[in-house]
Amino acid sequence: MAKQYDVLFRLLLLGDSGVGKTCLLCRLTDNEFLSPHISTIGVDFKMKTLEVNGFKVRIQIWDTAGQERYQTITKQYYRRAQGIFIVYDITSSVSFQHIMKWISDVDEYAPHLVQKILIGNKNDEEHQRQVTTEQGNKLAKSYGMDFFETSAFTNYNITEAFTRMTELVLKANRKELDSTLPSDNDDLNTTETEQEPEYNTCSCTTTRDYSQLNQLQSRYPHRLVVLAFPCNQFGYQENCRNGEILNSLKHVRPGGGYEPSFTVFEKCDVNGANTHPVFAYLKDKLPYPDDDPVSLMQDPKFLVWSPISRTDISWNFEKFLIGPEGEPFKRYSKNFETINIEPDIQRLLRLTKN
Ligand SMILES: Nc1nc2c(ncn2[C@@H]2O[C@H](COP(=O)(O)OP(=O)(O)OP(=O)(O)O)[C@@H](O)[C@H]2O)c(=O)[nH]1
Repeated sequence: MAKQYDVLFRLLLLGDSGVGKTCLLCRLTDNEFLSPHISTIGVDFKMKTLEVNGFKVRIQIWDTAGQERYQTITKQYYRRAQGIFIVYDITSSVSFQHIMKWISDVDEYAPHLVQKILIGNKNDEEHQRQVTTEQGNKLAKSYGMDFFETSAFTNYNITEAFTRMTELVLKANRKELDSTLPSDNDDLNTTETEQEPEYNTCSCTTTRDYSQLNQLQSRYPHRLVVLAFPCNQFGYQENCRNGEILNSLKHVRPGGGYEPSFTVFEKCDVNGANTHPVFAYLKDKLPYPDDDPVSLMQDPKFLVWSPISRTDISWNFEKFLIGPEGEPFKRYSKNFETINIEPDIQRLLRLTKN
């Protein structure tokens, strides 16, 4: 399978509500401008691939809600960001004054290597300007940041700002990348080594995942809800009738008297024309597993649904973790051991009160 990109980075947009973070993102990824202000709830993200310094860089850009009440949620995203845009609105001196507070939050919660760029958005609104370009430049310089004035309305300087950020993140992570990427002399677009497909979910994997789901549920009985959706679209492995599923778990696989300590729903489709709305929503929000964004099913005989989409679930035991406010947080491939989700669960739980 041809490589889609060489490296994936996570970027974050921060700033007061209404400065234009969502519009900047929509302009970059969809070349659209949204006129009415619909406040972001929690976080959302979009993806874009940029070619920078010969690297194909896939950027996952997280758009955070500027409103105060979401800040406990949005702060959890700082930690995983490699680059952060701090945005103000040139027609709002208040949003400019708040930049210092955003920067101090970044210094507190983001990783040490994080790259920062200051953005003064809405520069098409010259007649309403309250913050001069000079003031923006000066503030950015005092924090050692690059500075761009942009307009999501006229599409001014947006690709430039994101490209610059990608360059900075590449540079900051160069050492790490050099050890994982081919050398400059290698062709970065070479084909990946085909891996042997592992289509038979062997009984030991099934046993492992089921027992780890029980472990997780029992460790957090009041604060975690595990929901399982049986599906017969993967090698027709779930071919029991709904009424037989619990008995099959108990006596066949995993067997040995196994009883799930979590809710098991009726069977549903997770891919194709009859995709259950829960999975349509989750796949829209999290199009690829975080630990394996490129692998798709390699043997076409297992593609038994239609239409086929790049975001489809590829096999049993893909997992989705949903945050305390109902926001899809992370998607894990079938190869990601269920128990290893625990650190992410703990991270989310730390952010909420009982
Ligand atoms: N003139 C002009 N208006 C813009 C620009 N960018 C955004 N806007 C407008 O500003 C308003 C707020 O934009 P959003 O992108 O929703 O703001 P946000 O920062 O994401 O807001 P929250 O989600 O509440 O944090 C909308 O009415 C946009 O149309 C711009 O570059 N120029």
